[in-house]
Amino acid sequence: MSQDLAKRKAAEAALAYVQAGRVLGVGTGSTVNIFIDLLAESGLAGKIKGAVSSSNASSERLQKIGVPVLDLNSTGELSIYVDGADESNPKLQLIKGGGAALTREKIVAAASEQFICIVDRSKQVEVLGRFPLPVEVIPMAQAYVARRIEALGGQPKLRQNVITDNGNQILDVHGLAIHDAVALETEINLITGVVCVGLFARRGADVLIVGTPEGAQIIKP
Ligand SMILES: O=C[C@H](O)[C@H](O)[C@H](O)COP(=O)(O)O
Repeated sequence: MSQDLAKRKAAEAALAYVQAGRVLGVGTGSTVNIFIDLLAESGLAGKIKGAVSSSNASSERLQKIGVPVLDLNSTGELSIYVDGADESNPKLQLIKGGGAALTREKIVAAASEQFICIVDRSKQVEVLGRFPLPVEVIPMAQAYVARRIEALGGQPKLRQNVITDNGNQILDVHGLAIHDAVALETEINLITGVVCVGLFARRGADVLIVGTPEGAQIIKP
């Protein structure tokens, strides 16, 4: 399928940023799964010191290819973090969390010098919000947070049958056209009971790699 090929082209281009002997930040999702497979195929898996992962699923996949999964508390700052996204705008601000890993993703991104984001063209938008914005919430606060988000103009829907790796729930917020992503990120983060919002606006991607079936385009803010 051409979307899978586009994801592969983006993931392949990200290999150029991986440094031997260093600890790599690794995100979550179908595009990152291809990137992890390519780490094995390229031999880089055996050359890096290890990885800090943003989800149990990615940790398992990394361990299967022999990459030691390390605790972020023991590694210090990471040089690069490779992850996908659900949407990117021209400022390289992102919506993430379609795979429910947003909180750990934000932590690993924050602790990394460079966030390399790998996407196919379908993720590029002018205005964020077509993809429902994920918000991780403490379960007992879910209804309260939903009311506060409705007051901001969004339509939150509880993601069914999903518990995050942190034991929390996800509200997917529909109906937003996010023109000021930094302001909305701050506003939602301030609602009591919110663990994390999947808007990566203050800290977006440092490099966006957009894969197409023909190759990859590197975009910087
Ligand atoms: O929680 C999941 C992550 O934010 C993913 O990076 C995002 O959902 C993109 O995933 P995919 O590469 O499968 O489209």
